[in-house]
Amino acid sequence: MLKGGPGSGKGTQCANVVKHFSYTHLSAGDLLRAEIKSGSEFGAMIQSMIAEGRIVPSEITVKLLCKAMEESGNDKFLIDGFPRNEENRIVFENVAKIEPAFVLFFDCPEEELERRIMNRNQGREDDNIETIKKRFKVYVESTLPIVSYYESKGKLRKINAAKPSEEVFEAVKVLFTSET
Ligand SMILES: Nc1ncnc2c1ncn2[C@@H]1O[C@H](COP(=O)(O)OP(=O)(O)O)[C@@H](O)[C@H]1O
Ligand SMILES: O=c1ccn([C@@H]2O[C@H](COP(=O)(O)OP(=O)(O)O)[C@@H](O)[C@H]2O)c(=O)[nH]1
Ligand SMILES: [Mg+2]
Repeated sequence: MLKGGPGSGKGTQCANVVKHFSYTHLSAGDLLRAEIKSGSEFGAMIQSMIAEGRIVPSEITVKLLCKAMEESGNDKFLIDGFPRNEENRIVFENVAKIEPAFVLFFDCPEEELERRIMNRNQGREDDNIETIKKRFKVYVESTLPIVSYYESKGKLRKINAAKPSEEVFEAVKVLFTSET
């Protein structure tokens, strides 16, 4: 699993990892955005929650993740940007019946995250300054407690994500080489 604030480079580093190691990358945010595009009955609700930086109900995200895991044919996954809160974590563990082998935490100061998101240019509706502030608040209040949870279980591996992408990947590569 990969955790870190919005813009910390989770998606970027997952793309690097899949080139070197035999994992399937599953981004919860990408799966939710695909669900909106597919015209699903939950699309409008998911869209409005993302636009507000809120966390989509666990049942929806977990169902999408489990479906993607099944369809991948793989048994090794990089779960990017999930779980976002305690309820996400518990529902996932109960439904998928798996726990992460280890959790990468991308540590980066908020000013740098804000800069990166404002320059991301992926046309995302939630990459505007008002929604970014809301996402940071949700991150601190709901997601950081999960980071502490995995730390208490001895599963957290902290990465300094404030460095250039190539240097961050060097640290990520060392971890994947020793953990897998
Ligand atoms: N180490 C880095 N230094 C500078 N910019 C980066 C770095 N890693 C990623 N970026 C850029 O920052 C933005 C956010 O990265 P992304 O991988 O989408 O983060 P996340 O998935 O954690 O939100 C993207 O435009 C990406 O190209
Ligand atoms: O498990 C998840 C992952 C994402 N989101 C929603 O999708 C948005 C974008 O998530 P993503 O991981 O794509 O953002 P990133 O951290 O990459 O900027 C979040 O702000 C949430 O509104 C969610 O509700 N549950
Ligand atoms: Mg991302």
